[in-house]
Amino acid sequence: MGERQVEFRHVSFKYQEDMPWVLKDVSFTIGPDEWVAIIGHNGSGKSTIAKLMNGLLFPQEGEIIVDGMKVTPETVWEVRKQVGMVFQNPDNQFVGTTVRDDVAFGMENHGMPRELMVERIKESLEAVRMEAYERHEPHRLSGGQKQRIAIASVLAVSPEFIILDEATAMLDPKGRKEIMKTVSDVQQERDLSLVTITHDLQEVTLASRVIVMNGGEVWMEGTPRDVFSRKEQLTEIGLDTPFVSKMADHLKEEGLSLSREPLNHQELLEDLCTSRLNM
Ligand SMILES: Nc1ncnc2c1ncn2[C@@H]1O[C@H](COP(=O)(O)OP(=O)(O)OP(=O)(O)O)[C@@H](O)[C@H]1O
Repeated sequence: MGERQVEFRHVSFKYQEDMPWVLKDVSFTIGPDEWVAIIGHNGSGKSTIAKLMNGLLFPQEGEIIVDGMKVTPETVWEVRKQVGMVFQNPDNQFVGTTVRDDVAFGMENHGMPRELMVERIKESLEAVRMEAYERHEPHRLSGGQKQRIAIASVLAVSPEFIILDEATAMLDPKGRKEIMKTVSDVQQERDLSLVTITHDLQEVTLASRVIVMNGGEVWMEGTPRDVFSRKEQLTEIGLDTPFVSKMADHLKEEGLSLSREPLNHQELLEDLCTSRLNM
């Protein structure tokens, strides 16, 4: 087993021979315990990256390496043990008639022994705080609860990487916040690497690194603070910045000096208090 990382090496991909490239010479690495957000306008290739990472698609050029293993049709089952995926619409990911069956499904596919499955069902439902719902029918749950179960099903297989592809897009603001809190707790407790594909800028600020896609290419890479401080460049490709970041710009135009690009209200408030004290 190689180093714990996912690596895209000069990956180019198109869906059909006679269609244009959807990804062009994409290279990046996701290391252990990292939280990487992938952003970009519609059609920039984000979901395609997720599918390539998990072996749902294979590139025509370049290679994808997961834990030292090249992703090919032969290694795909091994790869999927390490790279779990949660999609946007929870209703499309349920297969079992009860929550318990559903969480067990991925493990059955990987041929796990029964005792281990029982243990993992319990642990992963506890991790997403859904242990009371083990015997419930998945389709009767709320959107946020369904996504928790989808996350539990992925956790049960004990992957090293979890990709959330617009996993909070169908939830209301409260549901989104709860899911992101669950995900962030799970990431810290289990030393996982996370890849979140999202249009929600608040979610992006939680990541340790951001990859900005544009027209199938990696256009920018950096910490959320780096990326959001380059507003003009982001606007050029039609991307927005968080509200608090825009507010900071207005304040600067009014003559206030701020020490850094704020990522949330708390940071902006702290900076404002300090600059007031220094006035
Ligand atoms: N199954 C498919 N067959 C053909 N073309 C596809 C297929 N899936 C996606 N595409 C095309 O590939 C390009 C990239 O799509 P992708 O879904 O990766 O973008 P995205 O950045 O995730 O977009 P969004 O933010 O809208 O989800 C788009 O032009 C899209 O139309």
